[in-house]
Amino acid sequence: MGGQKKPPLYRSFGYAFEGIFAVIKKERNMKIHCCMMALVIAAGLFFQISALEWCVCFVLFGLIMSLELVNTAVESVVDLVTEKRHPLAKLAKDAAAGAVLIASIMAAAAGLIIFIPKGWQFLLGLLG
Ligand SMILES: Nc1ncnc2c1ncn2[C@@H]1O[C@H](COP(=O)(O)OP(=O)(O)OP(=O)(O)O)[C@@H](O)[C@H]1O
Repeated sequence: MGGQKKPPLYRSFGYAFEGIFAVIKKERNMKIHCCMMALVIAAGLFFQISALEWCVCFVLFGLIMSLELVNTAVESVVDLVTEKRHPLAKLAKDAAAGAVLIASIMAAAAGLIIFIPKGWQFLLGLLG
C-alpha cells in the first residue's frame, strides 16, 4: 500500500492494544499467562528477588505473551484462508502452538531455578 498516508503513531499503538485486549478476551491460554504473571510478580515481591531475576522474569513474560499473540494471529489467518482440512494449515497452527509451548516450558524451568531455593530457605526459616 505504498503512497498511502500512514496513520498517526498513537493510532497504531491503539490498534496494538486492541489486539492485546482482544486476545486476552478470546484465548483461555492468554488468561492463564496473565494469572501466572500476577503470581510470579507476587512471589517476586514476597521473596525480594534481585534486579537480574526481575529482568529474567519480565523478558520471559514478554516472550510468552508475544508468542501467544502471534499464535492467535496465525490461527486467525489460517481460519480466514481455509475452512478445509489441509496439512499446511495443520503445520502452521501446530508450529505456532509449539513455539508457545517451548517458551512456556523454558520459563517454568527458569522460574523453578529462581524460586525453589528461596521457597526452600523460607520453609527452613519457618521450621527452624
Ligand atoms: N484447517 C485445518 N487443517 C488441518 N488441521 C487443522 C486445521 N485447523 C485446525 N487443525 C488442527 O486442529 C488443532 C486445533 O485447532 P484449533 O483451530 O481448534 O486451535 P485451538 O486448539 O483452538 O488453539 P487454541 O486453543 O490455541 O485456540 C490444530 O492445532 C491443528 O492440529
